[in-house]
Order: sequence, then structure tokens, then C-alpha cells
Amino acid sequence: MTHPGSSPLDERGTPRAELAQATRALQDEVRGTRIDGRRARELAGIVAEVARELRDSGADDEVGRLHMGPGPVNRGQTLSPVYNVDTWDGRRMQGTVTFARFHHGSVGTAHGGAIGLWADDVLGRLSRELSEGRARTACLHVQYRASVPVGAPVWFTAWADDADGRKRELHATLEDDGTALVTVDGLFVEPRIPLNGH
Ligand SMILES: CCCCCCCCCC(=O)SCCNC(=O)CCNC(=O)[C@H](O)C(C)(C)COP(=O)(O)OP(=O)(O)OC[C@H]1O[C@@H](n2cnc3c(N)ncnc32)[C@H](O)[C@@H]1OP(=O)(O)O
Repeated sequence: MTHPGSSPLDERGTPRAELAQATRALQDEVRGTRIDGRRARELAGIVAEVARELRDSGADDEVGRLHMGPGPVNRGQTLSPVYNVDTWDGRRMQGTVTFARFHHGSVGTAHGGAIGLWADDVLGRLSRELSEGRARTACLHVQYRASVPVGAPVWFTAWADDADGRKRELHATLEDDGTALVTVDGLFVEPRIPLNGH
């Protein structure tokens, strides 16, 4: 069984991963910078130039799907919180997720939507590890039980119930020192009519 962290498509350590990491750092620093307006405008021009070069270098397809890859960290997208899968026994995944400064919601804690984004991502990954069929999120129930810190790793566990035909119930928790911060219950369904290229 392949450990999810060792997928051949994992971008860890590649120049693309470095670019993604640098972009995350940029997103972190844009948030709350005290830079003055004149310099902010100059920097906006530099960033726009970088964006132009990336666009002109060509795209894998119109939505960047091919380079999303299945790796748990450093995927060629910079929106989802980065998580590392430490253990995977074919049914249960455990590891850590770190919400970045740009995932900040209020009073020093992670944004509820960023937590939902992470939950969909990790359950989507679990679903892909469990079955060839490409299931889609039908329902995601996120319960926010305590604040999730920003900038510090938090322990997660994700696991699946047995499949019921095309349906599978998946679950995840975020914990700190044995206290549940978030619990997630998701329903993933393999579409009756598979999406083209999905
Ligand atoms: C390695 C990289 C990792 C990256 C991971 C990223 C993961 C990201 C995953 C996503 O975000 S997917 C995008 C968000 N989700 C969608 O856009 C899904 C949109 N909805 C659909 O496409 C369809 O509604 C869906 C595929 C979910 C179901 O359509 P079907 O026509 O196949 O379902 P059908 O009506 O035949 O129902 C099948 C069963 O599921 C049940 N069901 C469907 N939708 C449900 C729902 N929303 N709530 C509860 N049950 C639901 C339905 O009752 C039924 O149960 P029974 O078989 O017991 O009768």
C-alpha cells in the first residue's frame, strides 16, 4: 500500500513546491502589512509582473487540474492549509495541519471557512485513497467546538466508514492535547454520471 506522503506526484522538494511555498509566504505577509501606500503600489507592480510571467509560461489546462496532484503538502496551489500525513493504515489517516497567517479568521484563530476547506481536502484525499471511483463531496458537516490556532501544527485524524454503494461517510477531527477542536462528518458520493476527465 502506498503511503499518501510518498506519492510519486507529491511536489515536495520540487522547484514548483518552492514557488508555492514562496507564494504562501507572500500571502502571509500581505495580511496585515504596515507598508506605506507608495511602496505597496510598487510591489503590486512587481507581483503583477510575476503573475504575467507565470501565465505566459503556459498552463496545464484551464483550471490547473493536472498540477493539483495528490500530494498532501506543497501541491501546486496555495489556498488550502498545508497538512502532512504521518500515518496511514488503509483506513485511518493521521498527521498534522498548520493554518497559516492568511487563514486567520478572528482573535488569533483560524477562519471557519479555511477549516472547512481543509476538511473537504483531507476527506477528498482519503476518499481517493480508498477507491478508484472519483467521489464528490455531497455534504460536509463541520462542528467548531473550540478555537483552532494559527501558525502551530494541530493533530488530525481522518477515517472512513464502510462504503454503501456509491456513498461513503467520512469523518475527521482536529485535536489539541486530546481536546477535540473540530469534528467533521462528510458524505462523499460517486456520481451516477461520471464527470468528464474527473
Ligand atoms: C489528492 C488530491 C486531494 C484533493 C481533494 C479535493 C477534494 C475536493 C472534493 C470536492 O470539493 S468535490 C466539489 C464539491 N462537490 C460538488 O460539487 C458535488 C456536486 N453534487 C453532485 O455532483 C451530485 O449531487 C452528487 C455527485 C453528490 C450526487 O449526485 P448523484 O446523481 O450521483 O446522486 P444520486 O441522486 O443518485 O444519489 C445517490 C445517493 O446519495 C445520496 N445523496 C446525494 N446527495 C446527497 C446529499 N447532498 N446529502 C445526503 N445524501 C445525498 C442520495 O440520497 C442517494 O442515496 P441512496 O442511494 O441511499 O438513495
